[in-house]
Amino acid sequence: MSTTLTPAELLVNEAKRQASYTAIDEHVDATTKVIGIGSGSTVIFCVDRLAQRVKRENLHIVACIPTSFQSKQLIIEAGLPLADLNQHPIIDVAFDGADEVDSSLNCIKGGGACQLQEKLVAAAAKKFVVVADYRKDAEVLGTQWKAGVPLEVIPMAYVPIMGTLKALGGNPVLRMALRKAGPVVTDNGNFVIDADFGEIKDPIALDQKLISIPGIVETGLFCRMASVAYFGGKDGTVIVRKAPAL
Ligand SMILES: O=C(CO)[C@H](O)[C@H](O)COP(=O)(O)O
Repeated sequence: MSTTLTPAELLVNEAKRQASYTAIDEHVDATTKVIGIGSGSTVIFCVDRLAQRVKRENLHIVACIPTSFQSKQLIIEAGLPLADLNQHPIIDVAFDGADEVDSSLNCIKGGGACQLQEKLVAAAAKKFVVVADYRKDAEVLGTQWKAGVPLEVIPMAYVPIMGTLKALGGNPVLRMALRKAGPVVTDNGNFVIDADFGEIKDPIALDQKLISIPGIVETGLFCRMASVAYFGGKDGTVIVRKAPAL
């Protein structure tokens, strides 16, 4: 089925492409061997660019480590070498999209329900590079992305977890599948709760509270993980933000 994109969607797509191509060009060279591949629509352009560069420059990438079913398919379709984290526990550089990025490069991720594997890959990477369009660039988390923090949870405990989240001041919603009579089930067989906490001024503190709730397997708050973020603009420019020195 072919879909025609609106002018606004084309603009966003081009911003994603510009950010991804710039990030790949600045962080992949002949010394890069193991690459983490995130999930979502922006990362498609990273894989595109990587495949072009491998072909053109004969780069010898040893392994691409996926973060989801989708990114596994992308790696296979691009003819890149697929491997897993247990074969390559240290990743040279990982590229991933984000739903929102704050001024310190803390991110909300998991719009595609892949945050658990995405965080494992990001944590194993020497450098975690975020690629996004202009809509994701925020001063404070929770100001642009209104869908809440995605939380991967153990199915048998989603009701008590939602109770605990409410007691913490959140507004939790069990994520439902679009074309299935039931909840979204992650690549790891879990459910996703999107918990809205409004503006998140201290994402590190919130992340610590959330991850200590029994049954929450992983949160979509990626704090102090990104080294650099690339934001594609409406005008073809790319804004590069580096993580603050700690
Ligand atoms: O975290 C993610 C998936 O779990 C994605 O990286 C995030 O949702 C951004 O996606 P997109 O590039 O399509 O905007």
